[in-house]
Order: sequence, then C-alpha cells, then structure tokens
Amino acid sequence: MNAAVVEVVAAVLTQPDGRVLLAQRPAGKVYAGHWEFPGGKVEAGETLEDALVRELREELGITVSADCRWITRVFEYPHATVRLNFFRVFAWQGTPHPHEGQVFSWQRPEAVEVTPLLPANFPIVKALSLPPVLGISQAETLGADSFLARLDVALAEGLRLIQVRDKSLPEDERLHLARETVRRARRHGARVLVNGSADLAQAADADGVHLDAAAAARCSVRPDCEWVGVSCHDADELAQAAAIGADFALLSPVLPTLTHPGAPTLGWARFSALAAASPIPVYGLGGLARDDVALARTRGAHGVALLRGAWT
Ligand SMILES: Nc1nc2c([nH]c(=O)n2[C@H]2C[C@H](O)[C@@H](COP(=O)(O)OP(=O)(O)OP(=O)(O)O)O2)c(=O)[nH]1
Repeated sequence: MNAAVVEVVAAVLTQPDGRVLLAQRPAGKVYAGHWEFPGGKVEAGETLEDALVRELREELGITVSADCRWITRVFEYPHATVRLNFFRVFAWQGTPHPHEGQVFSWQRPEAVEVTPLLPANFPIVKALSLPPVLGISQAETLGADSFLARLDVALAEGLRLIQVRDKSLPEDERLHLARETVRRARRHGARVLVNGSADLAQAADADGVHLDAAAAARCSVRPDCEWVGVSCHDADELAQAAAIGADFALLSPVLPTLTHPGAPTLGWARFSALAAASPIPVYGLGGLARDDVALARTRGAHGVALLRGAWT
C-alpha cells in the first residue's frame, strides 16, 4: 500500500426508494460545509469492512446489517491523495442520528439539492443515478416489432436503462430502432444508449453511446455524450473504460450463458475483485436474470445487464 495515499471508506446508505444519505462536513475539517457520504479514514490494522462498521457506529449510531463493495476511486486533493473505498449499504439497525454534530440529508441521486459536494463526489452521485437493471435490445432475434412491444412492457414494469445493440441490422433499420426506442423510453424517463458511435447516438437523439472494448481501446478522449458505457471482459479493458472517462462498464461473461455454453466465464470471485477495484460502476452480464440484482450487488456489481432476460 502506498503510504502517500490515505485509505478512506465511504458508505452510500440507500433507502428502498433510492434516496441516499449525505452528510455535511463539520467546521474544523478540511472542506468544512461540503457534502459527503458518511465515512472516514481507515485506521491502522483495520479492514475496510471494520472501518465502515466503526465509522457508521461513531458518526450515525447505526449498525450495518448488509453492505456491499461498490467502487474505488483515487482523488488528489491539495491536502492529500485519498483512495475512496465506496460501499453500498442497504440495511442497518437503528436510525441515523448525527453523533458528531453533522447535518444530514436524504437526497435523490438524480436530483441532489444540497451543495457544494466534495469535489471527488460528482461522478459518484452521477453513478448512483444509474438504475440496477440495464436491458440490451434484442430486435435481431425477436424482430423489431416484437422487441418494441416487449420494450413497452419492460418500461411499464420499471426498466430505466436500455442499450440499443443489434449490430447486424442495416444502418437505416438500426437508426429507426434507436429512434423508436428513445421515443418510447422518454415517456417513462428511461435513458437509452446506442452501441457504436456518438454520431449514431446523436442522430437517434439518445442519451449516450455504448462502446465495445475494441472501440473503447481506440478512444483517447471521452465521446462527447452525456452517458458513456463500455463492454469489458478483463482488468485492462476496465482500466481503459475508466481512462476514457466512461460512466459505467459491463463486465462479462459472469456465468455460463445459453448462447455460449462451455465458454470460459469470470465467475463471481473474479467479477467481485475486478468490480471492487473499478473506479466506475460495473454491471454483471452473462447468465444473470432480473431477480439476481440483490445477489449481484453483494458481489460488488452496480446491477445486472440483460439480453433475453430483459424482454421475457
Ligand atoms: N467520508 C468521506 N470522505 C470523503 C468523501 N469524498 C471525499 O473526497 N472524501 C475525502 C475527504 C477527506 O480528505 C477524506 C476523509 O477524511 P476525513 O478527514 O473526513 O476522515 P475522518 O472522518 O476519519 O476524520 P478525522 O477524524 O481523521 O479528521 O476523504 C466522501 O464521500 N465521504
């Protein structure tokens, strides 16, 4: 461990309605008055998990019952370089009370009203507005009409993030599919990313672009879109996704799939190690279903990405 880097744990306490707890840094600390996630420095001899449990007991008077590693970001402040080890916390005992004189606020990540945030926390809050399920279009296999009918059902049932993939469709059909997906998604406040180029995403009026690993490898700067996702299969590809400033990654294949039986998979242990080290949130892809969100989160995933499973 680099002695110059201060290890910090930070907890994203999350209510069932998606609101997260922010705390205002008290007077006397650096960046006093800025908003942050509860947490603090890891003490000598502590594991990250020990530090999380201690900080939440000291700061909020609660006992953590269910926590999951999420992402890890290094940030250079003038006063220190910190490694922020973020956890999601979905269940706890007790009611959070300010034990150290802080002010708290439950906030919706997509519309945070408290200001200013700690500088390192802007991408964190943006990442938290990503929903737990991402549906990947299947017009090639289902046919465009059947896919769009299933899309309407999935949107009505709460799907809020879609990638238009279907790379084998002719360009004009793909553009039409993307535009129609965007039109339907907008009615539900769902976001659509188009696989391929930022130009295609813009032509479809989509919210962003999704790149495969080869396309991400060719990028030296972030595509000019509000949202950028990247498909990854290993540590190098995840590092490249983060380096170009992507907002999230898909990591696959987690488990065996019907389409690639017998192909090598990451398995949850490898997935967890890669996701925990990633500075951007990671969706698990491959052999997963909608019901696997809770399981995937315990393994460090932000959520699950689904091909067929999103449209059944
Ligand atoms: N707790 C927390 N710290 C954060 C976040 N984002 C962020 O950049 N940081 C930085 C600010 C600080 O440089 C560092 C945390 O150190 P700290 O001084 O608050 O830690 P502590 O509560 O153990 O404080 P202290 O008793 O040692 O003064 O991490 C965040 O969301 N939560």
